[in-house]
Amino acid sequence: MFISRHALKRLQFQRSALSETFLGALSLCYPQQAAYALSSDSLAESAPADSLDTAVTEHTSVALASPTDSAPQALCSEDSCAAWRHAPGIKGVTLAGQRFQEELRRPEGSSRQPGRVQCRSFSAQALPSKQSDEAEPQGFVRGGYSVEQFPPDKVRNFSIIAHVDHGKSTLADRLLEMTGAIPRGGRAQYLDKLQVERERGITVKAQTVSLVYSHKGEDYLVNLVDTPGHVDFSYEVSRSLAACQGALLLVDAAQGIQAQTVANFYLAFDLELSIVPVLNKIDLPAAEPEKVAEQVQQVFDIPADRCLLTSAKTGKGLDAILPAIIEYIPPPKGRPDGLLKLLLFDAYHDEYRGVICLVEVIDGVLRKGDRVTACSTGENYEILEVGLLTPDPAATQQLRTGQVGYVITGMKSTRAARLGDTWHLLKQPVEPLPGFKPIKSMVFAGLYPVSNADFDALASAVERLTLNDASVAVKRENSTALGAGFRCGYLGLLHMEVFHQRLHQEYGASIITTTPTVPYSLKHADGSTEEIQNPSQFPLGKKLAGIFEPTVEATIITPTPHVGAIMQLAQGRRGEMTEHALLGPERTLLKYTLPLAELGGNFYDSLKSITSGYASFDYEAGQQRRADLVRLDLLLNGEPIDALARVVHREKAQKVGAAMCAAMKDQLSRQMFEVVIQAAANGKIIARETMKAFRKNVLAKCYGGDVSRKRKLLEKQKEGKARMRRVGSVDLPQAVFHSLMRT
Ligand SMILES: Nc1nc2c(ncn2[C@@H]2O[C@H](COP(=O)(O)OP(=O)(O)OP(=O)(O)O)[C@@H](O)[C@H]2O)c(=O)[nH]1
Repeated sequence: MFISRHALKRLQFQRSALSETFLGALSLCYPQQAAYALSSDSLAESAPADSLDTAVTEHTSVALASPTDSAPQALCSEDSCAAWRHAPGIKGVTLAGQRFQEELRRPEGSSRQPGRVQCRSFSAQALPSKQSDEAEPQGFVRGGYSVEQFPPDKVRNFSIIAHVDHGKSTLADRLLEMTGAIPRGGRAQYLDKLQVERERGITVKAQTVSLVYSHKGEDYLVNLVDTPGHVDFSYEVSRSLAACQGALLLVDAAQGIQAQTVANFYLAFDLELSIVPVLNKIDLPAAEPEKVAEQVQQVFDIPADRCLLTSAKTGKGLDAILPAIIEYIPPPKGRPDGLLKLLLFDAYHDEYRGVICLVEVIDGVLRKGDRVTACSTGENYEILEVGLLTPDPAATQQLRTGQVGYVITGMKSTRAARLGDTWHLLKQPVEPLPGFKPIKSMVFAGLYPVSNADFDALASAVERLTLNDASVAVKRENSTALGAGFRCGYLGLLHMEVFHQRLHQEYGASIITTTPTVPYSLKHADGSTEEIQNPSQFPLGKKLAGIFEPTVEATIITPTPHVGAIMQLAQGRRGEMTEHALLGPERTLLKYTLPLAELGGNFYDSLKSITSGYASFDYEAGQQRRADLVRLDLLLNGEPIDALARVVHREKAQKVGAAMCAAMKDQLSRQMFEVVIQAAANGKIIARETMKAFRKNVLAKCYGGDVSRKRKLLEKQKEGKARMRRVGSVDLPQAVFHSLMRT
């Protein structure tokens, strides 16, 4: 087959632009590589007919390729890039679009004569012919590939795991660029799509992308999952790892092993994944790769010489990563001829396409049009679309054993997608996979609209956002002070903040949130137990057989000189040390059992400040522990504000109560009557502040005259009042809730 007529026409049309200047520019970019261009004179006889057949589309304004043996690259315009990206033999696509298009725009006559350059095949192999009658014009198949070309031994599924900020997303960018999935030099942290991720520079949601990589003349379908680093999102990590056979364990070569490096290593280790250690950021002056490699050997028992050394920033050492993935990470083990068995490991909601489920085909083949059953719910679904994320969705007709991709089923809500579930073909049951641990909310907080009139808008925003973040537990609740709202359960404080920020940014919601609390377990005198998620449910004046609070098993890794200060901090937070180990001569690992409630407030900030930012911290849920706790209420003129109630340790009640009274006094504008602010522990007053009466006369500055101006000022005051919350006779501004949350 020859190049399409349409493409030919375009190439002829553009031939005058293929100037020497352009080729000169190209050879400047790639001095070691010979550049070959298609010029109309040589096109017919020397166009690499077979190899261009599928790769060239009508968008093609591509002019040249550089066929060196080591890393053939295609240079192309933006339009055609996607088409070239997956052409076999092309190990990288360089988006030279900018420069290329500039050259094309050069006015006639201003450039030198077109160069006569012979066209050569840039591909060592011919494009594979399509092996089924599927005919998707786009995405994965457009690159000339079909999923059928990748039996399990040509598939690799891996995750990138690391401590926060060690460079996962940057490394993922580089791998995507190297395999042509995204253009070079594009947006940084390509897979971090949410605004909140970009603003905070953190990954919140794991992202999956399928790449094609040629190794020793063979094409592999490589599926990469970029995972979040922060402890609150470790559920995302463990879930993503379930769809992988290996992991790149990334360690910052300047910072060394940190708490989440350890935690994430064990998540991968427990799942028996093959681990490829990578020491990143070797370009930093403070990098000490040899030392960190020794740490890796000491802590994880991985030989130091197995560590790859890279800089995701400069590109150094990156060439070794994909070959290591192919060689060290085993292919998926499923049975291609077995009954269909799918692992559902993630799901998100797309505004236009509904729920998109991410799956790994464990056994068998999933085809478009199949009817499947979800083991946990017994619900049946029809597979309306199936495909790979490349990173944009590219529909295929099927997904085969070991492949990771997406399916669309017409499912209405992500809540119906039970993550960890097994799916099978209708009436062809299989043994279900073990599934994931259920998500457990670690902290709860009230969520209210600033104005009662906005409740419906907030309800709709919460509903839509939880479609994409099903790990938030939501329940309706009413507060005397704040009216109708919700009690939400989150995986941690950062998760809570991210949810609030997304509500505001993505849905424009104005909210008031209450102090976060952990779930307490009450044991009643009759032996029954009750979990409370709201301190105002804490019974007053009732004898309890016991109060239990959740704890965490915390890991802290710190430079050894800071150990004393950390021990003091942990003791002040009711922590009990469970392990103290040296990690080499300079660093120490400490393990503590800490009450989860004590991680609120400023624990993390205190840890950072006493160690000048050098300590890292991670935790996992621990056991419930008996504790001497009291309910602390804040009262205004004798009336408790339910939204500000909290549960604290008896020994701390006095200090916290006094701080809350002082903060309230600070925030409250003076009223026209005296206001008494009190804190009460289990109903007994323990702290008090008094605010003298004051009358704010908004008309004071309005000398004489105009009635309409006076009215305007009064209107404004009224508006301001609408934004306040009335408790008894006192108006509370929104800021009170925010500042007391931090006390
Ligand atoms: N000097 C240097 N900086 C790097 C390198 N790799 C990443 N960075 C920088 O390190 C910072 C964190 O990189 P990210 O890729 O966002 O790290 P991450 O691990 O994905 O972060 P989380 O998703 O929040 O866990 C960014 O400012 C990067 O530009 C590197 O090799 N060298």
